[in-house]
Amino acid sequence: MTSSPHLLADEVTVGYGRQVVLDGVTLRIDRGETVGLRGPSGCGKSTLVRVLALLRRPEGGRVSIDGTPVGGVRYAVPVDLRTRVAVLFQSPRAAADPRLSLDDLIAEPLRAIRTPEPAVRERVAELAELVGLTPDLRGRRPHAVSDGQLQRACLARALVHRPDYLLCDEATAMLDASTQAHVAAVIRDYQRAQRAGVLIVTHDEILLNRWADRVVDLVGTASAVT
Ligand SMILES: Nc1ncnc2c1ncn2[C@@H]1O[C@H](COP(=O)(O)OP(=O)(O)OP(=O)(O)O)[C@@H](O)[C@H]1O
Repeated sequence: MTSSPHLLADEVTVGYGRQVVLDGVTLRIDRGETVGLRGPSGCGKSTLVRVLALLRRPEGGRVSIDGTPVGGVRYAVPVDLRTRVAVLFQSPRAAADPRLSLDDLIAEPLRAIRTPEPAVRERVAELAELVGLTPDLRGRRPHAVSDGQLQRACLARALVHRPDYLLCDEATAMLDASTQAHVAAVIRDYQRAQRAGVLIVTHDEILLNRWADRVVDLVGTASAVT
């Protein structure tokens, strides 16, 4: 293994109750590359994403970022480390706080680390423009926008800390073709600019062929992918 910067799930094991979902799975995402992850429904792709996103602690194995082992999950991880990884889920409605305006959704991770308000407003405006959210949409709450508009806000939120690794779990699956193309273009441009590592989880073979530098298969319990 080379020493280029990478996000690594190393021999990760995860179970829910007595069901082992991931059994010694290894997945590495290098900075600057797009890795596609596919596999049958229920094989554990989203579970692996949650482990890599530092949202779920594996029962076995470890996650490291550029060689630094990550001990805990969520807010137990030092802010400098946890903000290096961001995730975009399939359903923006499940991910977004319905009480917040789109602007506040995007701003919330910055406010959580006490970013000065002028800098928050500047970054939110920059990202809203990047993802194509017009000023009239930015003040609305999730119930008053479409799924595509809400997913644009979730993408802006995911990019707010300029992550080195972006994990996309079926993130464009429920979008219409033009929103899907725009979201994909924003992610690709961001990846080039930041030299980010991107993970694309999808059942869409066309998307994988177009987008991924390499594709790995997760076939279920006891599988190992690299
Ligand atoms: N919170 C949970 N509690 C119990 N079981 C869970 C939980 N989350 C996932 N599972 C189970 O773990 C297995 C893997 O789920 P996961 O969502 O990771 O699969 P997936 O490959 O992403 O599936 P899909 O392609 O359908 O999204 C499934 O059998 C699922 O029912």
